[in-house]
Amino acid sequence: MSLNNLNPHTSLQSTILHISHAQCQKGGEPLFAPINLRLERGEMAVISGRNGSGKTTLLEAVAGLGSFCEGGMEFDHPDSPDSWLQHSHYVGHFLGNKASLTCLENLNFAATMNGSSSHENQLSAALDQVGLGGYEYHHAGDLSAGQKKRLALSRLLILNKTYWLLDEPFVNLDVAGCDWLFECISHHINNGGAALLTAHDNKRIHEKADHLIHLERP
Ligand SMILES: Nc1ncnc2c1ncn2[C@@H]1O[C@H](COP(=O)(O)OP(=O)(O)OP(=O)(O)O)[C@@H](O)[C@H]1O
Repeated sequence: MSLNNLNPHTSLQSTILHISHAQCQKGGEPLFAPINLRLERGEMAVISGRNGSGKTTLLEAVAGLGSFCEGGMEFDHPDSPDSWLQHSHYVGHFLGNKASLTCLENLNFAATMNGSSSHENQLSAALDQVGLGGYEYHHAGDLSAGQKKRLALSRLLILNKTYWLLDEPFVNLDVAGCDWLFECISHHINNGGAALLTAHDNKRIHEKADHLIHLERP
């Protein structure tokens, strides 16, 4: 898969995500000891921890799909401090693909919901980049698990968001897919993007990370 620059960052404004003394809970009990993170453009943070330690719960809270029981987060943007949701995109275990829509329709839907205009050739190029060239008119529900993951990840290429929030993004990808995704995230970081992701036992992504957050029992 080739890597074109489909995600240019035209704004060079500095933005910072601050997570301070943050904890999340399930069943009334905190899942992990308080965590702190200062993540800015050009950086990657990796969250690790045993199964059930709260990685997904934490990422959902950061994505605005859950909440913190203690502490919290702030988005420091020079112009629009309330714009976190405009500057971030989350790809979680539930991939957000619409099974009855084709791959192209899925991407067009995502672009439309985002308020961006994308031409079909841009959407096709994104599908091509993630290895779904030739699957433009296939229904998402008919894709394999790895292809569904690739379709979800292709949204990152068209939505032009600075902060990528990725829950186990390498899961279900084959070797070539993992290589592509590693290069894609590296490219994003090197071009002024930022990423917060969870990853089990992924040596090169841990080595690439600027911040490692290991969730410990409280
Ligand atoms: N509705 C719920 N009520 C009570 N506990 C819950 C609920 N939902 C999830 N949990 C628990 O919260 C904990 C954290 O789950 P979470 O999915 O965040 O962990 P994780 O670190 O992402 O795990 P994994 O590595 O297996 O993906 C788990 O122990 C889970 O059983």
